[in-house]
Amino acid sequence: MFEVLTTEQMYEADRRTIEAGTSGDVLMENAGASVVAEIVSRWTTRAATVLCGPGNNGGDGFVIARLLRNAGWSVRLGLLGDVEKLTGDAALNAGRWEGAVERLSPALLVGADLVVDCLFGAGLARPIEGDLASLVQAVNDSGVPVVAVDVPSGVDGNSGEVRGISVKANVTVTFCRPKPGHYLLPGRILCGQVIVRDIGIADQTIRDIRPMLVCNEPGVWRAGINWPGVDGHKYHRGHLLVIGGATMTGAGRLVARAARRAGAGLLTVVAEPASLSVYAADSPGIMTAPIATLDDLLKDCRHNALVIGPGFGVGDETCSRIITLLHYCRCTVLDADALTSFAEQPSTLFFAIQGPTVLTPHEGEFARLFPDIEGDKLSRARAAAKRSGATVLIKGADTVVAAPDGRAAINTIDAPWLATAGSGDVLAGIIGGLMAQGMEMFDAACMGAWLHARAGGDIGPGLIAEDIPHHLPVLLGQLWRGVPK
Ligand SMILES: NC(=O)C1=CN([C@@H]2O[C@H](COP(=O)(O)OP(=O)(O)OC[C@H]3O[C@@H](n4cnc5c(N)ncnc54)[C@H](OP(=O)(O)O)[C@@H]3O)[C@@H](O)[C@H]2O)[C@@H](O)CC1
Ligand SMILES: Nc1ncnc2c1ncn2[C@@H]1O[C@H](COP(=O)(O)OP(=O)(O)O)[C@@H](O)[C@H]1O
Ligand SMILES: [K+]
Repeated sequence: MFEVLTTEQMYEADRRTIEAGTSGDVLMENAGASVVAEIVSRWTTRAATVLCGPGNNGGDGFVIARLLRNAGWSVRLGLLGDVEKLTGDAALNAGRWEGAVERLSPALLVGADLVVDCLFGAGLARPIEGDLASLVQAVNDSGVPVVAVDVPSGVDGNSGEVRGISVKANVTVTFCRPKPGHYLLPGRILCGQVIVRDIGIADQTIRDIRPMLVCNEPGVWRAGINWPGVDGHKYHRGHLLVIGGATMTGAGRLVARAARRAGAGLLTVVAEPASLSVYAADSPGIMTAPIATLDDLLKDCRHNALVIGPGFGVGDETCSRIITLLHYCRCTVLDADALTSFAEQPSTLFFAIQGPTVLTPHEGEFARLFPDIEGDKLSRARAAAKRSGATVLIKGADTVVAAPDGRAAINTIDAPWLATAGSGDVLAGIIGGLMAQGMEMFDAACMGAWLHARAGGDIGPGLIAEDIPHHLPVLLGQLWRGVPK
């Protein structure tokens, strides 16, 4: 149940289900009933206004209005357009609604204790403008709680972008599987709490559609974790090289701590001789080596993974160092300065990427490396992965991971506490530590992003970057014991 469906895939799932014998009427009834179940589990009987659009999202609204009224609620319903123009299941349910059908206007909000937003769902085709935009603004200004059906009207289900204006919901009830717009900003915030309800579409139908996008949850990558065997030794868990900066040593130290906590068997910080004592003093469990020996270290295939970038410094020297490193095709994480250094010559970097490589840009670094790639975060991550041949993780509240083969995952955990200096260095270290243990690059990037976000959520207010590695044993222990699913 980790799949995320595009709106086109959702229509396809509906179509296949109807073709297999479940009528659209039943699906719409189930959809409406599931929204009502969520409403009555949160609010006692009161006055609701249901705002209906001209398509099937509006059709859901007619079901919801009827079921709420049957449950004793006082319900007003407003419709965009003429009831005679409704078609299909929406028309059928309009016929079953025994109350008045009012014209859409802000007057519908007077006396309402709850607004149910059924204006547009998957079928949003253009920006919301004019009187309709004023109505949406009035809903948002009213202070009345809003339950959005499928998506808040105005949010594009595929991209999370707002077309014109959007309803801001407290709760969004969607059907079968979530859509990208529920997790990508700004849709993620406009949805409020996202609830996904089954409406009778079989899991096999979804598998047959083969969605390439998932919520970043343990079930996605759990099977790819290489737990140490009873008879294992440290070399079975990989030897990670962290290429540390000469002066900004804090970043490299955070990478090293995180990678060791993530399970790397051995870890060597490779840096200028003058800074090695700083790295060595940070943790007795790390090793250090002068950067002049890096080539020799890489000739030993036991040094199987690398992290470079955090605190390393931007410039041509960094570029040539990285091009040389990539030649060895080790598992590699490129972050921060390693990405910015290639702003003038990104194709040189992409050409050099041959082995398993993860790029972890924040939005600024992404724009430097992929200045011509535009659009929503998911599409950009996919395009960047395809172009670079690397797994691309774009950081932020809606972190997305994309593999060159088109697989992608979106983080669903809210963890604003992670917005603190050094937290990105920790993420690079976790991913490097997981890759050192032989985890496949996409799985490692996803697991790293999940551990990072989960740690952020668990630690909460007061979090500093150093706390994240410290919390990893708790989370890894839970995963090892099989929870959470
Ligand atoms: N069996 C199923 O399929 C199930 C589907 N279900 C539900 O159906 C929903 C999808 O329904 P849908 O395809 O009818 O699209 P919907 O979101 O109602 O909008 C289309 C209408 O809006 C109009 N319109 C668009 N943008 C506009 C704008 N900016 N400003 C003004 N008008 C605009 C557009 O007009 P047009 O572009 O044709 O002029 C068209 O009339 C889905 O989200 C879920 O809730 C559930 O019941 C489960 C079973
Ligand atoms: N609002 C937020 N919600 C969740 N995670 C966030 C938020 N803001 C930032 N982060 C996370 O914090 C980390 C910051 O990384 P980065 O920008 O590279 O900072 P630094 O270079 O200081 O380590 C990223 O993993 C990012 O996803
Ligand atoms: K809606």
